Amino acid sequence: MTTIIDGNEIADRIRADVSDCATRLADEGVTPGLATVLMSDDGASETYVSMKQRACEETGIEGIHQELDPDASAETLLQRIDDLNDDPTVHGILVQMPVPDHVDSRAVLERIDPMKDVDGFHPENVGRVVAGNARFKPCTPHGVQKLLEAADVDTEGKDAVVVGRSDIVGKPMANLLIQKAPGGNATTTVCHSRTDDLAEKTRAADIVVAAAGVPEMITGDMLSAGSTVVDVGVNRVEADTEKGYELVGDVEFESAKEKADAITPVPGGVGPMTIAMLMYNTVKAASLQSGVDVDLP
Ligand SMILES: Nc1nc2c(c(=O)[nH]1)N[C@@H](CN(C=O)c1ccc(C(=O)N[C@@H](CCC(=O)O)C(=O)O)cc1)CN2
Repeated sequence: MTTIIDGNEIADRIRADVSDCATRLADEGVTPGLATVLMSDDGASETYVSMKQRACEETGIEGIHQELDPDASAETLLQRIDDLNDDPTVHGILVQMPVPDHVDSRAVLERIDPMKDVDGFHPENVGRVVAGNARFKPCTPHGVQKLLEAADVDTEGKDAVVVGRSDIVGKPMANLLIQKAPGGNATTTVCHSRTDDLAEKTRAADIVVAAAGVPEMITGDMLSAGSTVVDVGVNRVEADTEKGYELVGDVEFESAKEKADAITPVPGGVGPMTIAMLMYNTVKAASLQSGVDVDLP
């Protein structure tokens, strides 16, 4: 029987623990604060930011949401980040990605105070993950680690294939999987758009993490029997539904579940974990900045 890994349930448990930690901080006079900044009119980005703000409310985090006109200058965004860096009630800052083309995303990420960088995208925090001394693990890959742990999938000594090399998921995911630490110790291959014979690589894997942003590109015949499949893709594809689209992952679920021992669905798999780990990082940021230890799980 294939296990369908329920991301909503695992994320709820993590959020309950994080909420307890937020309460402990509040008892010490520290209310964790998260600022989300949206400079886009993309529907999916708007959805994600409002999900993040709703999660703040439910977790005991003070959410501050700021929107900038997508045509505003890059300098306007950088100035906004400076203001949030200087605001002591804001412990975490998140600029929703992607930003418009005329804005240099690297400059944006480098402008965020590394102590408030709850996405874990600042080069200092990326470097710390690579060095095995993470301050903030990026939310999606950290969520994948937590999913695997909750589903009793041991990564140690396993062959893992990460499909996709994005800064948000693919690269940090591979970095976490190779760490000499729990949730790591996997022999890890990163595949991407120039990989020759992708199916040969995925078929040799015990764990496949699909994060290429291409709808249903991983099919059952590309997997080995008994593997674990983690689908990071959340793609909106046109469909005859009320919203005009449906969500599909990077994995063709029906054929993949015939082969896999365990698989995450879309929606309800990795997505909710991304939000839960953002709450986790925000509480961690508030704890680090205030010096109040809350013993996050
Ligand atoms: N600054 C950041 N920008 C982006 C990140 C990020 O981690 N930080 N990741 C992605 C998108 N993302 C978070 O922002 C994200 C994507 C999907 C979900 C999610 O819960 N999806 C649900 C379905 C939601 C829907 O109805 O559309 C699911 O999979 O069940 C959460 C967060 C890019 N940008």
